Amino acid sequence: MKRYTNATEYDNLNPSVVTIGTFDGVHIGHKKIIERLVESSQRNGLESVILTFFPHPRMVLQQDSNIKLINTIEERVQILEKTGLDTLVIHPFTKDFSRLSAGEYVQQMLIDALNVRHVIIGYDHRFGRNRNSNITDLASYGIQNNFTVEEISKQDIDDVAVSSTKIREALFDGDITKANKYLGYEFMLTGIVVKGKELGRKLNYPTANLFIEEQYKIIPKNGVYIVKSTIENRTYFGMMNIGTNPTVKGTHQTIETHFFDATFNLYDKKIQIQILKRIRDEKKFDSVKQLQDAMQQDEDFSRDYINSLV
Ligand SMILES: Cc1cc2nc3c(=O)[nH]c(=O)nc-3n(C[C@H](O)[C@H](O)[C@H](O)COP(=O)(O)O)c2cc1C
Ligand SMILES: Nc1ncnc2c1ncn2[C@@H]1O[C@H](COP(=O)(O)OP(=O)(O)O)[C@@H](O)[C@H]1O
Repeated sequence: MKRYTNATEYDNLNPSVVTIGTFDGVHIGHKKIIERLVESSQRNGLESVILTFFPHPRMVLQQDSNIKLINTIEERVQILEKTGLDTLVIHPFTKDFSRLSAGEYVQQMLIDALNVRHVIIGYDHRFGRNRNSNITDLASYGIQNNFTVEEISKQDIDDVAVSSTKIREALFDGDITKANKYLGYEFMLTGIVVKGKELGRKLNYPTANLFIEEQYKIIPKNGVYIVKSTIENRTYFGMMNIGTNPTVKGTHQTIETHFFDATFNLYDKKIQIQILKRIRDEKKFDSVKQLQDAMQQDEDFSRDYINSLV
């Protein structure tokens, strides 16, 4: 998959079939649309292109909006890599860009930059300044400019929107099983391992503390989860706590994972953790001993679950 951070980087000698959207989560509904794009590209000898914008338009146009996304941009790229898509364009969304008229947008982006021959787009897609134009307008531009427009039905678009909303809600509820079912893969967190209170090792459970730079990334509900991670080509299972560590009077939310049967130095390493299952809520225990006992129980529960997977 080729990846460009500006539509003008695309080699416009290659005619394309384009779909436009955020594709946050790249879930099972999105995958169907991408399959359609890839099929159309193969049938018609066109380059398959997803045009997406970053930052998310709502981050730019409503700066107070505390929008949360299922994937970081990097995670989205990683998942799209596996779909058979030829080209991903992540075009910068700025205030100036948002002021382009519909005609300017179609000319500059679709025609000049992407040499578009076919657009696959949701029935309710809007574009241009103030989102003034719709799919009928796009089809008229197409007649004048030698491209065709294919509508994705209301049903298909509703399915996609419902899935994204359900996934976000499930994550906020800690319902990882449901989120993973809609995603079609395991929800992941990606970040850098940073220093914590250096207490974990004293509890006999060293925990790698994950720092996630992207403020817009959804963090699932506080609690304890079974996880896995591939670190230097080996898969480790573990248990993760997302929370404020009330037992040891923590002050802020941390994301900490103890990996089973592993000893390594992860400080400053970038890791990606897949979340498999929720175990319980985070609790305030009366003593550190009680916390340790709870962690032992979490470990037993996790190991049983992991053994049941194979
Ligand atoms: C599986 C697991 C479950 C945990 N459950 C709780 C909990 O219920 N309540 C709590 O206060 N802390 C919980 N913790 C966090 C501990 O309080 C402790 O702060 C942490 O493991 C060590 O922190 P450090 O890495 O900053 O040294 C849990 C940690 C893990 C790995
Ligand atoms: N099995 C393991 N799981 C997680 N981290 C481990 C493990 N073994 C060693 N470590 C290392 O120990 C560190 C965590 O130790 P800990 O005492 O909890 O300190 P901190 O409070 O800085 O996280 C991790 O960042 C990692 O580098």
